[in-house]
Amino acid sequence: MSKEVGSLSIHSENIFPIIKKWLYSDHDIFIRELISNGCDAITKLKRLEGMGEIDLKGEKNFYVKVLLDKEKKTLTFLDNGLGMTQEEVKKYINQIAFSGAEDFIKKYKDKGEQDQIIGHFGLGFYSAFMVADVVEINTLSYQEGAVPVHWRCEGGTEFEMEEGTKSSRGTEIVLHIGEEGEEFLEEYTLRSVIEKYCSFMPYPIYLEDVHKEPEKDKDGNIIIKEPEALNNIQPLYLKRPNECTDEEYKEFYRETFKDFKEPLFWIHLNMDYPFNLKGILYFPRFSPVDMTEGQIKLYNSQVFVADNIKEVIPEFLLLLKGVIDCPDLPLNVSRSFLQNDGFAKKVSNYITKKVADKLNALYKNERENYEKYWEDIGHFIKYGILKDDKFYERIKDILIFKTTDSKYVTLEEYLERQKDQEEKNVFYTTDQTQQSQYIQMLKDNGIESLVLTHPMDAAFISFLEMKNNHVHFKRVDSDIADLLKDKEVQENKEEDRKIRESLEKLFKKISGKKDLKVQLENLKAKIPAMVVLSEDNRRMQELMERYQASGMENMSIPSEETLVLNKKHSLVQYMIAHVEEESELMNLLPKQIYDLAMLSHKQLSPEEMTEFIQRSNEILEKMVS
Ligand SMILES: Nc1ncnc2c1ncn2[C@@H]1O[C@H](COP(=O)(O)OP(=O)(O)OP(=O)(O)O)[C@@H](O)[C@H]1O
Repeated sequence: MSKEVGSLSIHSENIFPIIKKWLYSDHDIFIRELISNGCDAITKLKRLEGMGEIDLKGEKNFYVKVLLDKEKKTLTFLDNGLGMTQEEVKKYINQIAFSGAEDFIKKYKDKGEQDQIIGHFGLGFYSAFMVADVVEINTLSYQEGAVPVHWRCEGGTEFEMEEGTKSSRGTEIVLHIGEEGEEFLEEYTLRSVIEKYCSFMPYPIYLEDVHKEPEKDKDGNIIIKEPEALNNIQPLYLKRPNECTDEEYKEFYRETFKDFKEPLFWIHLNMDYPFNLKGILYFPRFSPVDMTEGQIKLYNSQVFVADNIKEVIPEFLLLLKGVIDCPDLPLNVSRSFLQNDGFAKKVSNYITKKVADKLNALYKNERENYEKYWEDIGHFIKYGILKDDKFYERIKDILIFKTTDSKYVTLEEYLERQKDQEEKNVFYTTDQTQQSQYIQMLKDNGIESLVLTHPMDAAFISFLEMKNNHVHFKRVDSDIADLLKDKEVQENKEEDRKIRESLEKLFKKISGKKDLKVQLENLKAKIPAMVVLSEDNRRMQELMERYQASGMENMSIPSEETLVLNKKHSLVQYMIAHVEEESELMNLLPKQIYDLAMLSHKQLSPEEMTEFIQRSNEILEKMVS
């Protein structure tokens, strides 16, 4: 066979249904496409005036109107932009995927700015057929002596075009809504879709129900109302940060997110080079009742693209609320495309850097406020650290931890006292009430504990240990006996060994735990006993519990529990003296000591608690009798 070279041909009858059905995943997008075509038409007209090609004679009232006619089942998109000549309809509408916007930009590229024009692919208009059986265009170009054009298409590959009747400049697209689009004949639905996609578009957008009875006053006179635009044509993020007041930022937040709790603070993003990006990111107040996710709305030249696009906005920032407008991103955002897109990654890195910069500035210049915000932003920062190593590197020095005295310290500040030691211990509590005894004992020894009660803290601690391998986090009830030892008391190792063995036998029997270890120490604390755990073993157990909760098979790990008895305490001394004895007191005392030690360590089971209360009453009765 001889070699052949040629161009591929497209069979329009087959490709058209594909465009209609699968071009966009959401049907409501036709509203965005037609309104943004209207806005583009106005922008182009103004641009032509700016370039001295036409004179609009001071005309200022530009708009896009959406007219709803339920009786005729039509939706009309009307604009007073530049309109189209017959030639232009032929070129831009009849040729699918030929964009007049691209053509316009190319034609005038040396004469002015290129941004602001939204259209790109030359496909958006055809999204009308996702909901309409028939689409008509009535248009009149701005050009001198232009003839109005009427165009009609029934959704196949045939169209009709003739001279029209439109007498004012601009374009009217009439959609005869079919069965698939009936929901869009409801004013409420239309309004919410326009608000979703078009709330920051650059020209006023009006919605009118042509059959709506006008409002009348009590004398039956029609109340004339100024039509109200559904959009904000000058969203705050477009202004320069130094021109915005705090009140304006708060109001923009309330209006955009319908959240009436004030945000904590915000970051105004404003970048022109190497890419164009504007936006505002708000740090919302954290409410444990209202755990709703944040919301980051992505726009392209003031046209809404989608919420929470993970490829552009780092996942951990999705806990924030904000608006980001990036005209350089393609409007038809396909996520799989963005995933591998270097540009999307650059945008994402820039946003992460800006957030880290803001947090660093707050820490340096307003530490008091930063500490105040920590309750609200701490979980977000921890999540960010776990998700993004670069973010960790940027903010590792400004991570703060709440102490049991409600103060805040950095890891460096906490470890300051241990600076000469090779191994550094960070004590923390996961439950300030339950673990209060341990916290107090450490405090009596001059050791402060950090409060780490969030479910995410387990992972956070492990992460910090991995990054700082000389630092070890230890829960307050971990093996702390060494720290609390009274080193001044002389020890008799051999004698202690024997006593310890007999006490261990006794407590193993009482607790029913054959793995229980007993340690005999001279403690500085005024308690008879405490239970301590191996930190690693406890973490392992908790990990297994989490695995099991997520449906994995049972892999229980035996607990490494140690009962530390304080040799200096009179009750322990009594037990030591009577350990071999079978008396009423020796039946009650060790059990009570064991339960009390357990009680300040964790909750007793219902049976253990019942037994403990009964025994306590018995002891009290004995004291009285
Ligand atoms: N309301 C309008 N007024 C004037 N020209 C219009 C209007 N609507 C569409 N056009 C012309 O038809 C062209 C094709 O429109 P279409 O919506 O299909 O594509 P686009 O806007 O260029 O790109 P995209 O597919 O990204 O929306 C436009 O570029 C424009 O030249």
